[in-house]
Amino acid sequence: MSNSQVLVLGAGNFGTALAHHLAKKGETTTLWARRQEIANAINQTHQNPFYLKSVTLSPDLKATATLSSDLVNNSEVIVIAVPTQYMRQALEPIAQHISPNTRLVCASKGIEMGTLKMPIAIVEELVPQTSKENIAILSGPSFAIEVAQDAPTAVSIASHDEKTAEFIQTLFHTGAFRAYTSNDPIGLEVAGALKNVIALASGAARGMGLQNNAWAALLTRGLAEITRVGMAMGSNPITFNGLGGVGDLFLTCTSEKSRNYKVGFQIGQGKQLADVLDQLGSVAEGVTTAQSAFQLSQKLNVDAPITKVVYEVIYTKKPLQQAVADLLGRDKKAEVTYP
Ligand SMILES: NC(=O)C1=CN([C@@H]2O[C@H](COP(=O)(O)OP(=O)(O)OC[C@H]3O[C@@H](n4cnc5c(N)ncnc54)[C@H](O)[C@@H]3O)[C@@H](O)[C@H]2O)C=CC1
Ligand SMILES: O=C(CO)COP(=O)(O)O
Repeated sequence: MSNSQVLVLGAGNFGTALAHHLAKKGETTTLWARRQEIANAINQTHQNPFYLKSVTLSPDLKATATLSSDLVNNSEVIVIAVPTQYMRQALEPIAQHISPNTRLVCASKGIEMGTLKMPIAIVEELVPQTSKENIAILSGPSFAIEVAQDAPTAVSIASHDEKTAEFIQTLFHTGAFRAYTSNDPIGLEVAGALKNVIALASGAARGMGLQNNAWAALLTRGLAEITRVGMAMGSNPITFNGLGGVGDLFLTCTSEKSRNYKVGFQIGQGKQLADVLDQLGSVAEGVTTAQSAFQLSQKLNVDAPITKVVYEVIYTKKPLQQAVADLLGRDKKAEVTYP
């Protein structure tokens, strides 16, 4: 396949990186930016003035702040790369213009507050003319800056439909960007959303000076609870051993490039969340997802103790030392508590 008409929604770090990647690869790509000044700057200087500022973007990448019905309707693929809490706001005005033949790729990683919906469910609600076979998830360990720099990266592309997964795989796949297919989109989105919450805990653990044993335990038990939530939603447990599971969990929980890790680290050092978020200048999805994920685990009746304490630290101001004591003081367990 070559030269698809692709529309990427969201000119933040990830949308910009993916759009640049596709344009460089020869796909006809338009990046939608909420702010006119971002669209203008990309078109005129090939730079995004707010995100990935060090990257010179492909001169073939076009940006727009206006989504005409024709542009939306003629797009063969629409990639959604706005933070989950803004997906609804971004999709609502254009939903009616999306062709049932268009394939929709969700690259956002989170759970909507209130509805507890993940990206696929939001798309299904807002774009009912799109069949579930035309929806895919792109997830995995992929910091936007590294994608934009063409640094070796591997991701997973999941869809209920094999042909869609393969189509999107081919769309993104390059020598430096390996895309694998998967038939477990729900598992992939559970993994992507929940790892951000564990990354907050991981950062906090390091920020408060917990040592290596605790860190490894936190990540491993984090993966166990992500897997439990995923399985309760019908996902394949093997998905959580893959790029979108352990791969992204490892990346996000151990790198200072991760915004969720960074936010957690500073909370661990005793800083106030509001101040940390003010200075971040970017989205840390785990903060909102902590609440949704906690509520989702309760709704599914799944034990998710790390998610619970992250929620309590952020939303009920539980002291960190108490959160650690709560985790350590839980009943003895069998290591594997899912079937
Ligand atoms: N940055 C990364 O390395 C990666 C990000 N992701 C996911 O991609 C999604 C987007 O993240 P980033 O591009 O990193 O975000 P960002 O923090 O870089 O950019 C903010 C984005 O939010 C949008 N936004 C801000 N306020 C808004 C509002 N009121 N209404 C509508 N849109 C608004 C902006 O237009 C912009 O697209 C998230 O779900 C994130 O988890 C996934 C993989 C990698
Ligand atoms: O999801 C990511 C990389 O795969 C980005 O993580 P952060 O949002 O924590 O920066």
